[in-house]
Amino acid sequence: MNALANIPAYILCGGKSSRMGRDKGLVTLQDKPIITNIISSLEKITINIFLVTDNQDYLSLGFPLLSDNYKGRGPLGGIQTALNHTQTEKVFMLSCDIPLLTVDTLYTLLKKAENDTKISFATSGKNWHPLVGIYSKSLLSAIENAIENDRLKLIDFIKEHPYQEIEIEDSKSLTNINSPEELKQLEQIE
Ligand SMILES: Nc1nc2c(ncn2[C@@H]2O[C@H](COP(=O)(O)OP(=O)(O)OP(=O)(O)O)[C@@H](O)[C@H]2O)c(=O)[nH]1
Repeated sequence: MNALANIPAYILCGGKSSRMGRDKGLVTLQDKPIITNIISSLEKITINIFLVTDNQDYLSLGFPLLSDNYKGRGPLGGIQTALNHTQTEKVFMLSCDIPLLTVDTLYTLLKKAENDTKISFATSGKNWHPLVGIYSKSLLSAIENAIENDRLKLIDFIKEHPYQEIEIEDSKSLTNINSPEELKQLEQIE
Protein backbone atom coordinates (compact mmCIF):
# COMPACT_ATOMS: atom_id res chain seq x y z
CA MET A 1 0.00 0.00 0.00
CA ASN A 2 1.16 3.56 -0.65
CA ALA A 3 3.00 4.80 2.46
CA LEU A 4 1.13 8.08 2.19
CA ALA A 5 -2.40 6.62 2.29
CA ASN A 6 -4.13 7.33 5.61
CA ILE A 7 -1.20 9.43 6.73
CA PRO A 8 -1.68 10.81 10.27
CA ALA A 9 -0.60 14.30 11.30
CA TYR A 10 1.26 15.34 14.43
CA ILE A 11 1.41 18.99 15.44
CA LEU A 12 4.26 19.88 17.79
CA CYS A 13 2.90 22.25 20.43
CA GLY A 14 5.48 21.94 23.20
CA GLY A 15 8.62 23.93 23.86
CA LYS A 16 9.18 27.16 25.69
CA SER A 17 7.60 29.78 23.40
CA SER A 18 10.13 32.10 25.03
CA ARG A 19 10.05 34.63 22.20
CA MET A 20 6.23 34.76 22.25
CA GLY A 21 6.01 34.79 26.05
CA ARG A 22 2.97 32.48 26.04
CA ASP A 23 2.01 29.27 24.37
CA LYS A 24 2.44 29.91 20.64
CA GLY A 25 -0.24 27.64 19.21
CA LEU A 26 -2.90 29.20 21.41
CA VAL A 27 -2.26 32.88 20.67
CA THR A 28 -5.15 34.25 18.67
CA LEU A 29 -5.37 35.66 15.18
CA GLN A 30 -8.81 37.01 14.23
CA ASP A 31 -10.15 35.68 17.55
CA LYS A 32 -9.08 32.08 16.93
CA PRO A 33 -6.06 30.22 18.31
CA ILE A 34 -3.54 30.09 15.45
CA ILE A 35 -3.38 26.30 15.60
CA THR A 36 -7.05 26.05 14.54
CA ASN A 37 -6.23 27.10 10.98
CA ILE A 38 -3.55 24.42 10.73
CA ILE A 39 -6.09 21.89 11.97
CA SER A 40 -8.72 23.07 9.44
CA SER A 41 -6.28 22.51 6.58
CA LEU A 42 -5.21 19.12 7.93
CA GLU A 43 -8.80 17.96 8.39
CA LYS A 44 -9.26 18.06 4.61
CA ILE A 45 -6.54 15.40 4.33
CA THR A 46 -6.68 13.19 7.40
CA ILE A 47 -8.91 12.34 10.34
CA ASN A 48 -5.92 11.29 12.43
CA ILE A 49 -4.60 14.44 14.08
CA PHE A 50 -2.54 14.44 17.28
CA LEU A 51 -1.15 17.32 19.31
CA VAL A 52 2.24 16.66 20.89
CA THR A 53 2.29 18.66 24.12
CA ASP A 54 2.04 18.46 27.90
CA ASN A 55 -0.16 21.54 28.00
CA GLN A 56 -3.68 20.38 28.86
CA ASP A 57 -5.15 23.68 27.61
CA TYR A 58 -4.99 22.16 24.12
CA LEU A 59 -7.57 19.54 25.15
CA SER A 60 -10.33 22.05 24.45
CA LEU A 61 -9.60 21.68 20.72
CA GLY A 62 -10.91 18.11 20.84
CA PHE A 63 -7.86 16.19 19.61
CA PRO A 64 -5.75 13.60 21.46
CA LEU A 65 -2.71 14.99 23.27
CA LEU A 66 0.58 13.09 23.44
CA SER A 67 3.09 13.85 26.16
CA ASP A 68 6.77 13.98 25.19
CA ASN A 69 8.71 10.84 26.10
CA TYR A 70 11.87 12.95 26.35
CA LYS A 71 11.05 16.20 28.14
CA GLY A 72 12.55 19.55 27.25
CA ARG A 73 14.54 18.28 24.27
CA GLY A 74 13.02 20.62 21.68
CA PRO A 75 11.42 19.66 18.36
CA LEU A 76 13.43 16.41 18.08
CA GLY A 77 11.84 15.28 21.35
CA GLY A 78 8.39 16.02 19.90
CA ILE A 79 9.23 14.16 16.69
CA GLN A 80 10.39 11.13 18.71
CA THR A 81 7.05 11.09 20.52
CA ALA A 82 5.14 11.22 17.24
CA LEU A 83 7.17 8.54 15.45
CA ASN A 84 7.06 6.28 18.49
CA HIS A 85 3.28 6.63 18.59
CA THR A 86 2.42 6.10 14.93
CA GLN A 87 1.65 2.71 13.41
CA THR A 88 2.20 4.07 9.91
CA GLU A 89 5.32 4.29 7.78
CA LYS A 90 5.06 8.07 7.29
CA VAL A 91 3.54 10.99 9.17
CA PHE A 92 2.95 14.67 8.62
CA MET A 93 5.04 16.62 11.12
CA LEU A 94 4.02 20.22 11.65
CA SER A 95 4.83 23.06 13.99
CA CYS A 96 1.99 24.87 15.73
CA ASP A 97 3.06 28.36 14.65
CA ILE A 98 2.21 28.46 10.93
CA PRO A 99 -1.25 30.08 10.92
CA LEU A 100 -1.48 30.55 7.14
CA LEU A 101 -0.82 26.91 6.22
CA THR A 102 -3.02 25.89 3.29
CA VAL A 103 -4.36 22.57 2.18
CA ASP A 104 -2.65 23.15 -1.18
CA THR A 105 0.74 23.19 0.55
CA LEU A 106 -0.11 19.91 2.27
CA TYR A 107 -1.24 18.39 -1.04
CA THR A 108 2.00 19.51 -2.72
CA LEU A 109 4.00 17.73 -0.01
CA LEU A 110 1.89 14.59 -0.38
CA LYS A 111 2.15 14.62 -4.16
CA LYS A 112 5.89 15.21 -4.34
CA ALA A 113 7.19 13.25 -1.33
CA GLU A 114 9.34 10.37 -2.52
CA ASN A 115 8.60 7.02 -0.90
CA ASP A 116 12.21 6.15 -0.16
CA THR A 117 13.14 9.55 1.30
CA LYS A 118 13.09 9.71 5.09
CA ILE A 119 12.36 13.42 5.45
CA SER A 120 10.52 15.53 2.87
CA PHE A 121 9.94 19.12 3.87
CA ALA A 122 8.85 22.49 2.53
CA THR A 123 11.27 25.10 1.29
CA SER A 124 10.83 28.57 -0.07
CA GLY A 125 13.95 29.50 -1.96
CA LYS A 126 16.81 29.07 0.46
CA ASN A 127 14.55 28.97 3.51
CA TRP A 128 13.98 25.57 5.04
CA HIS A 129 10.74 24.74 6.85
CA PRO A 130 11.57 21.36 8.37
CA LEU A 131 8.42 21.38 10.48
CA VAL A 132 6.18 21.47 7.45
CA GLY A 133 7.11 18.00 6.38
CA ILE A 134 6.63 14.29 6.08
CA TYR A 135 8.82 12.04 8.24
CA SER A 136 9.47 8.32 8.19
CA LYS A 137 8.97 6.11 11.26
CA SER A 138 12.25 4.42 10.33
CA LEU A 139 14.07 7.47 11.76
CA LEU A 140 12.99 6.61 15.29
CA SER A 141 16.14 4.93 16.57
CA ALA A 142 18.41 7.55 14.97
CA ILE A 143 16.38 10.27 16.67
CA GLU A 144 16.62 8.51 20.04
CA ASN A 145 20.35 8.19 19.53
CA ALA A 146 20.69 11.90 18.71
CA ILE A 147 18.65 12.89 21.79
CA GLU A 148 20.60 10.60 24.08
CA ASN A 149 23.83 12.11 22.77
CA ASP A 150 22.53 15.64 23.24
CA ARG A 151 22.60 16.42 19.52
CA LEU A 152 19.35 18.32 19.52
CA LYS A 153 19.57 20.54 16.44
CA LEU A 154 16.90 19.41 14.00
CA ILE A 155 18.70 20.89 10.98
CA ASP A 156 21.90 18.99 11.85
CA PHE A 157 19.89 15.79 12.24
CA ILE A 158 18.22 16.27 8.85
CA LYS A 159 21.52 16.83 7.07
CA GLU A 160 22.72 13.42 8.27
CA HIS A 161 19.78 11.58 6.65
CA PRO A 162 18.25 11.21 3.21
CA TYR A 163 16.09 14.29 2.80
CA GLN A 164 14.12 15.97 0.06
CA GLU A 165 13.36 19.67 -0.25
CA ILE A 166 9.93 20.45 -1.71
CA GLU A 167 9.64 23.99 -3.04
CA ILE A 168 6.34 25.65 -2.13
CA GLU A 169 5.38 28.49 -4.47
CA ASP A 170 2.94 30.02 -2.01
CA SER A 171 5.61 31.03 0.50
CA LYS A 172 3.01 32.96 2.52
CA SER A 173 1.49 29.67 3.64
CA LEU A 174 4.77 28.86 5.40
CA THR A 175 4.86 32.06 7.47
CA ASN A 176 5.79 31.25 11.02
CA ILE A 177 5.09 33.36 14.06
CA ASN A 178 7.52 33.42 16.94
CA SER A 179 6.96 36.73 18.71
CA PRO A 180 4.22 39.24 19.56
CA GLU A 181 5.76 41.61 16.96
CA GLU A 182 5.44 39.01 14.20
CA LEU A 183 1.86 38.31 15.27
CA LYS A 184 1.04 42.01 15.15
CA GLN A 185 2.49 42.34 11.64
CA LEU A 186 0.36 39.46 10.48
CA GLU A 187 -2.77 40.95 12.06
CA GLN A 188 -2.18 44.10 10.01
CA ILE A 189 -1.84 42.16 6.76
CA GLU A 190 -4.68 39.66 7.26
N1 LIG B 1 6.33 18.43 21.67
C1 LIG B 1 7.29 19.35 21.67
N2 LIG B 1 7.25 20.37 20.79
C2 LIG B 1 8.25 21.29 20.82
C3 LIG B 1 9.29 21.23 21.77
N3 LIG B 1 10.11 22.31 21.56
C4 LIG B 1 9.59 23.00 20.53
N4 LIG B 1 8.45 22.39 20.08
C5 LIG B 1 7.62 22.80 18.95
O1 LIG B 1 8.45 22.84 17.81
C6 LIG B 1 8.09 23.97 16.98
C7 LIG B 1 9.30 24.86 16.78
O2 LIG B 1 9.67 25.35 18.05
P1 LIG B 1 10.68 26.55 18.23
O3 LIG B 1 10.05 27.80 17.68
O4 LIG B 1 11.99 26.17 17.65
O5 LIG B 1 10.89 26.62 19.80
P2 LIG B 1 9.97 27.09 20.98
O6 LIG B 1 10.55 26.52 22.21
O7 LIG B 1 8.53 26.74 20.72
O8 LIG B 1 10.05 28.69 20.98
P3 LIG B 1 11.24 29.65 21.49
O9 LIG B 1 11.41 29.41 22.96
O10 LIG B 1 10.75 31.04 21.21
O11 LIG B 1 12.45 29.26 20.68
C8 LIG B 1 6.91 24.65 17.66
O12 LIG B 1 5.73 24.11 17.07
C9 LIG B 1 7.03 24.19 19.11
O13 LIG B 1 5.77 24.17 19.75
C10 LIG B 1 9.31 20.14 22.72
O14 LIG B 1 10.19 20.03 23.57
N5 LIG B 1 8.29 19.24 22.61
